[in-house]
Amino acid sequence: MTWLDLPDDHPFGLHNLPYGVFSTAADGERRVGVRVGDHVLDLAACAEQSGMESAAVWRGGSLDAFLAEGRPAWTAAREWLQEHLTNDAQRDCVEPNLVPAAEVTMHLPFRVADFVDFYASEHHASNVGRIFRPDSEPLTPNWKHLPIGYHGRSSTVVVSGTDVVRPTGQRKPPSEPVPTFGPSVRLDIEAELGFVVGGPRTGLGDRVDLADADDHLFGVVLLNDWSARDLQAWEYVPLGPFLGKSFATSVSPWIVTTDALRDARVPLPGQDPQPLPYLSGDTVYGLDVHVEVEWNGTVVSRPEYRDMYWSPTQMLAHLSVNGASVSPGDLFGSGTISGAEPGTRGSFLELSWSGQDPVRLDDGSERTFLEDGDTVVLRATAPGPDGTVVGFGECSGTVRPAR
Ligand SMILES: O=C(O)/C=C/C(=O)CC(=O)CC(=O)O
Ligand SMILES: [Ca+2]
Ligand SMILES: [Mg+2]
Repeated sequence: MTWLDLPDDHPFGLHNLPYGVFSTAADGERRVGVRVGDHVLDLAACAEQSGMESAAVWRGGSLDAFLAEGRPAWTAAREWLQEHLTNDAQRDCVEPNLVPAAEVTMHLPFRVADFVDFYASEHHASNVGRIFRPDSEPLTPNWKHLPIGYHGRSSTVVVSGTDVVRPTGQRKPPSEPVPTFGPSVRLDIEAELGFVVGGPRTGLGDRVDLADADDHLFGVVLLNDWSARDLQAWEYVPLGPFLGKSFATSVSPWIVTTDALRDARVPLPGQDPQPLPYLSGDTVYGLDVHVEVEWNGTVVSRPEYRDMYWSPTQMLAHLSVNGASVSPGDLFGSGTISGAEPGTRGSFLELSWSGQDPVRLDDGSERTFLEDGDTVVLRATAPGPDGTVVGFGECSGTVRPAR
């Protein structure tokens, strides 16, 4: 307990300290912040006031420069923060730079370089396989040999709270002879974790080895990969998702560092067959993150990230094994988080089983896919050290009518 008087069980306690970018109504300027309890610390201002040499890295209203610095700088900053937030002697440089969290506007905290989305849940992949490809095996033959992914659209990654305009496009239900054009009628969500990559850019032709992947994993956000299932089902063969997913991807504003998630590491559920050597080693792990999906105020699902088949380190090793460069600001999604139980499915496609089994909300209404005006909020927590809780905050979005 320090002068900050933060309860030990606060989801944004001293064991968490996630990074984000905020502004206040006073001047609208974007600033790098660290969430501390119910406040946001203006990091550059605090660091400058205390005479910290590397304070400039937090100037400029984005985390880009800090992401590029790499693991040693991230660890040093965390230690510096924990020291400054607990030491009475530093109170003078911390206290004046704390802003109530309720008074800030949050922004996308970094420039998203490349965006990749994986498919790492065996339950999700099997469910979607059954729904989209009922005449084939649920899992494709490659699924347990490599973490399947596709390249998404980095410029449409948006921060929580941004409205999502219903996408328009082509779809062709099997019953129709020709495609039609119009607003999606099967708009869906995908509850995922997003991994924020940092450290120096790797060279073309180089790869990130599995053993070094953790040095490039700065932190984790909640990610909603909005998906227009009717557009997707018609367009995706044979090159994969395209316009059905590229119109918007929402992320939570606070990046929970991988350092804060050390105590949330768990063994993977088990990989059989053993992956090839470049995907095998002792730096694979799952994360004990409990996710919650809320639809217009009703919690409709509670996915558990520990059910995921592939480790985030394997995903990063795989996405660079061909020599593709890895850059600070790259973001990769885990893929939809679904468990074996119906109440743990991370998409409405699965929850409503392709629209056959409507989801009942607390207001008595029923849903299969999203309607205009609907709001979806993702939340998550993970265990921290000594019985503490690491909060992720929220990733929300409201659907607006097609234009
Ligand atoms: O199986 C398919 O054809 C498509 C699956 C998806 O839509 C999933 C995707 O975006 C990856 C994921 O979130 O797991
Ligand atoms: Ca996805
Ligand atoms: Mg998307």
